[in-house]
Amino acid sequence: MTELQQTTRASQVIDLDRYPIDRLDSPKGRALVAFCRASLAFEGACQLPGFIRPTAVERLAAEAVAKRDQAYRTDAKHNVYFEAVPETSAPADPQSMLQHSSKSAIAWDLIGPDSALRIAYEWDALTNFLGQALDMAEFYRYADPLGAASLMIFAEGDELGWHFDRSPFAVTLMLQPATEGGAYEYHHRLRRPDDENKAGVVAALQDEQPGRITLPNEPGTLSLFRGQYSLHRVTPVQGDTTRINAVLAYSTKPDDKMNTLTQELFYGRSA
Ligand SMILES: O=C(O)CCC(=O)C(=O)O
Ligand SMILES: [Fe+2]
Repeated sequence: MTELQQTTRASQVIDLDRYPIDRLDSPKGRALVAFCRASLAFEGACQLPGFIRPTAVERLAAEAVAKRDQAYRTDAKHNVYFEAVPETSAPADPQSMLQHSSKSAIAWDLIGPDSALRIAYEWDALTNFLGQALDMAEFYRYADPLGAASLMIFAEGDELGWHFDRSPFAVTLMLQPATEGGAYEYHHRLRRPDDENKAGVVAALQDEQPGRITLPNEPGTLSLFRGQYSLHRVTPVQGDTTRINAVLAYSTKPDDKMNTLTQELFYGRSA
């Protein structure tokens, strides 16, 4: 496929008039990258509403629903660090304060050849834009056959408990918000590289920490987060409408993959 054909195909998925990610050297393209960087510096998150066109959003939500029986469900307890829980520790130590996370994931190798998710993720212009927006010198698509880009389904009661990400950034596309719950909440820079701020973490877990931010959940929004130092969660979904989003994974290394154990953990198989 020629570059022009790729751009034409991508423009049916991504609103390139509003977000000219294929023309980053134009005045509007430069302003877009500057806006993302400023937004990430200001509050650790950047949201681009209307990034995915409404018809593509609808088709992607329908794809997730159609493939729901192939999704891998995880339901686990963990602490905010995703580290082993010590056998003995003070009760108010965040290491021993267990969080609950459950969701269903549709792996990358189940995403259709003409899926809007595949068209967007495999388009070099999107990768290049995200690398610039996140200000990464090295930025590559994930070569993992399962985890490169996935569709996530949160049914009633599903949630992501409070956690710090292990990777420095996350990229998601909201496809279908829940009618109630399923909100992304966070505390910007609750810890720092040189200060774990355990007191602040405990206060947040006990709903006593000021400065909690809730992000809008508009379908079609592209979100960039820096979740390594910002404690965050997705609140439990309430009601029959499932929360559906896509998670796009990247690496600072080319051809990077999960190990077999991690694939098994998130997708119930290896590939
Ligand atoms: O689903 C979301 O909006 C956030 C996902 C997240 O925090 C994660 O995957 O670590
Ligand atoms: Fe996260």
